[in-house]
Amino acid sequence: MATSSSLVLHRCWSMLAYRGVAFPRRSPRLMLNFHSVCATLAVKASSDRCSSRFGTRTCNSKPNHLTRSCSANAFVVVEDEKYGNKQVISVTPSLYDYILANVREPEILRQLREETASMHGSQMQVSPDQAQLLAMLVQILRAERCIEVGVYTGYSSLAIALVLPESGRLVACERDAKSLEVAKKYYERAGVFHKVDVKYGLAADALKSLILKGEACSFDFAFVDAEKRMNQEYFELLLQLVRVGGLIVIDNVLWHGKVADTMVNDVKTVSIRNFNKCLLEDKRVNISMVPIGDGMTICQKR
Ligand SMILES: C[S@@+](CC[C@H](N)C(=O)[O-])C[C@H]1O[C@@H](n2cnc3c(N)ncnc32)[C@H](O)[C@@H]1O
Repeated sequence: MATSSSLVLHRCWSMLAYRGVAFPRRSPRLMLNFHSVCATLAVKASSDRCSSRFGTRTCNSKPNHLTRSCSANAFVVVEDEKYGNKQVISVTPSLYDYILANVREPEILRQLREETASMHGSQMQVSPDQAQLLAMLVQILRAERCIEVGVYTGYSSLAIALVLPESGRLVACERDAKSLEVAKKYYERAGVFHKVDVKYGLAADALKSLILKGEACSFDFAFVDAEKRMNQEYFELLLQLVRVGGLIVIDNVLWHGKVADTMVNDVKTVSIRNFNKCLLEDKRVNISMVPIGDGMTICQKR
């Protein structure tokens, strides 16, 4: 109950912020009165037409003391006793703009992102802040051998290939030829094609074939971003391929927040929720679920 009430709170607050309702800075006292404030704001949300979706909200309609000129500082105050008054940040559109403005995105990745934006499925691409984190993990590990499951047009794989040493190798698995063509074009343009071993076809087959070729325990890093219902199978295969201390990073573990909504029980959501539970209980790995992009879990093989 505690978790679901704070999630409702989070969602309600974020939704109102997204819809252009301006908020005062939240204090614990304000949050105690959240339900009455929320009701007030809900009325505002349905009746106001606000001039800007991002940044400071200035509403066109008659201002009141709650909505006059407040930035959308959205925080979640979770249950005091359970979480020790911890304020957990909620990413509003303006805050996300700020995060992106603080990402060092290489020019070639920016070009690829822009080209992909007009393509079918562009929302599948990892965000620049996620790609930066993946690249940093690869660098921290001093990884030489990496695997990606689910390349699409190559944004995350290019981010990884760019930071690999010249001797490094990235096995890039993708079943869609059309998007793979874009990825290859950018590997070429970025001068990293020699580091990428493209496996066109079903990812599970490519991973099994690496194991059969005796490449078990030889990879430092793997990123999983393909068919979500296959996550458990990819994970088991990658656990064989990655060395002790190596990382397996799984994308979309929060699935647009649906994993935490008990009312949502479609096949994909249930499968991701079950997989998250399995990871939590899996003693073969250390884990950290990171709320970046659509949520990524970083697993380290013990
Ligand atoms: C979410 S997208 C990957 C996005 C990519 N990581 C990026 O940042 O641009 C998922 C990709 O996985 C591919 N895919 C899905 N199932 C697959 C499978 N069984 N084998 C290989 N690729 C698969 C899809 O064709 C799609 O291009």
